[in-house]
Amino acid sequence: QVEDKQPRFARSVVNMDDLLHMEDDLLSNLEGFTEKLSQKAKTIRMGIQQMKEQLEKNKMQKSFESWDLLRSYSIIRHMQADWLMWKKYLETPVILDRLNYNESEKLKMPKELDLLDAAESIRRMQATYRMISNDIANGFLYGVQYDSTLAPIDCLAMAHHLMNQSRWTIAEQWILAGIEAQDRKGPRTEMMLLRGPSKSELYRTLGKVRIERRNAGGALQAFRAALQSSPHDPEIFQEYQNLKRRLLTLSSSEPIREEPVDDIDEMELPPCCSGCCEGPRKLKRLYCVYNGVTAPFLRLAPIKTEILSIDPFIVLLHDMVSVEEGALLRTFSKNMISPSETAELSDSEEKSIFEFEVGSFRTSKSVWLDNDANEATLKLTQRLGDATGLDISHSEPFQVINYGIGGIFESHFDTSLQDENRFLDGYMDRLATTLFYLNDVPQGGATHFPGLNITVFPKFGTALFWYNLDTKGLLRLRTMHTGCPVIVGSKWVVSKWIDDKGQEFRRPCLRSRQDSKYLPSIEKIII
Ligand SMILES: O=C(O)CCC(=O)C(=O)O
Ligand SMILES: [Fe+2]
Repeated sequence: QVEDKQPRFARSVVNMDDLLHMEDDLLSNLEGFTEKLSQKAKTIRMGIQQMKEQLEKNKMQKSFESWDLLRSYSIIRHMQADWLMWKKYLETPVILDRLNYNESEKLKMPKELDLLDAAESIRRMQATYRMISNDIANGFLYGVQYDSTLAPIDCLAMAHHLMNQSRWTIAEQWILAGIEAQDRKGPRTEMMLLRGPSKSELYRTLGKVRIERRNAGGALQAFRAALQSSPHDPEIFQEYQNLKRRLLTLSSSEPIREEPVDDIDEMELPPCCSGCCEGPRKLKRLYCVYNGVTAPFLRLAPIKTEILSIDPFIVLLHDMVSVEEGALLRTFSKNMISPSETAELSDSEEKSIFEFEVGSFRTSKSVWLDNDANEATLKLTQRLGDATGLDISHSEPFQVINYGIGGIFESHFDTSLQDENRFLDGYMDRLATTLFYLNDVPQGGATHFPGLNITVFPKFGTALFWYNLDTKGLLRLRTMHTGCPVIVGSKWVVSKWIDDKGQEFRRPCLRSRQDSKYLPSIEKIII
């Protein structure tokens, strides 16, 4: 519950400005602190100077016999009182105004949970696009070189995150990337020395991971390297000795602890998010039509419609959002957006009850907007009704969604009912889904249908529309889809789910798909 109230910085880009402002603020505060420190050092230096001069003067006196009373009095007074004063002055700390954050500021800082979110995002992105840790650390992301890199400390933090999940293989890759990053970075700055990691810390962690991987020789080698850079560290020495002793008893047949499978193996994140997979794609050719038939207005302004699949029916509707509408939707939502929740079916004997929670299934931020929330939602409602021939008054509100870097929506169906309950009274489900893309994503972030091998990369103003239910009103399993990890930039989407109830005359059940040309709704564009 407490976690739900957190800003969850890694789950969107909308709070990144807040972080930068906070950092700015903290730095000015720290700067103020260093000024006070220098002022204090200056005062001390001046004191030293004066006392030295006085000392020299006193030393110049030929003999103590000739000292006058005043001189000896002032020396005694000085040494009795002034040094007490100095002691007090030196012991009084220079106060740093706000680094002992007060409670409200503490709430605003990223938490361990945020770091965990960010590390999980990288892990999933890496697994989905099969990236190598060292490439990521070097800013080489899926074939494109960027000018940002990860520091050794960032790599080590990734490794620790993976070690906590017993993902030893990939953890080792990250430690090696950290070692390489450290070798690459010329002379070490004070800052690096202060926060680490030291070379020995990196090698020691490498040793530990290699033990878990039952790579005894590799582990010994790593500990030796750790000892070489910190020869006097008793802990490392002890660990090295323990390992040597253990090697005598460690048989190679000792089972390796199993590592958790990657999400991609379970299709939570399919391996074809890159859009480069070979696979069964029924519609090889591109079909484009000008839809001028689902609303009278379209005779004047037909909608460019690209058919991606006929069964299930999936189309791309072009030029559905103007630049002004896109900007309005984004700015309107920015301040209201909060971590997205997904409905989890809770076990109740009586009835299925959905509970909403922020999980790792969907890492984005979102907000619901009614059809009449603003000029843009009004226009989109009208245009979507025209483009699909469906009755948009029977639909859920719009949902504006922003995915940050690494943001995902694991493979899922948008529907919630079992097929046997579809036609019961009082039950309703999502007949169709529309995703309006509000920006081009520089890399990654596709909407992918694993069962169809269709990958749609976000393009500003385009809307992806599909029917979840077929013309008999049953769920099409191949409408399962995924929001793939964003590699670079962020992804803005507006979704609109259209109800099955209320469309009975627009999209009635059909005996055969051939009859779809008689439908008043969008499937009639199939010739
Ligand atoms: O963001 C995407 O590409 C998918 C979004 C989605 O599946 C949904 O909102 O239901
Ligand atoms: Fe979905």
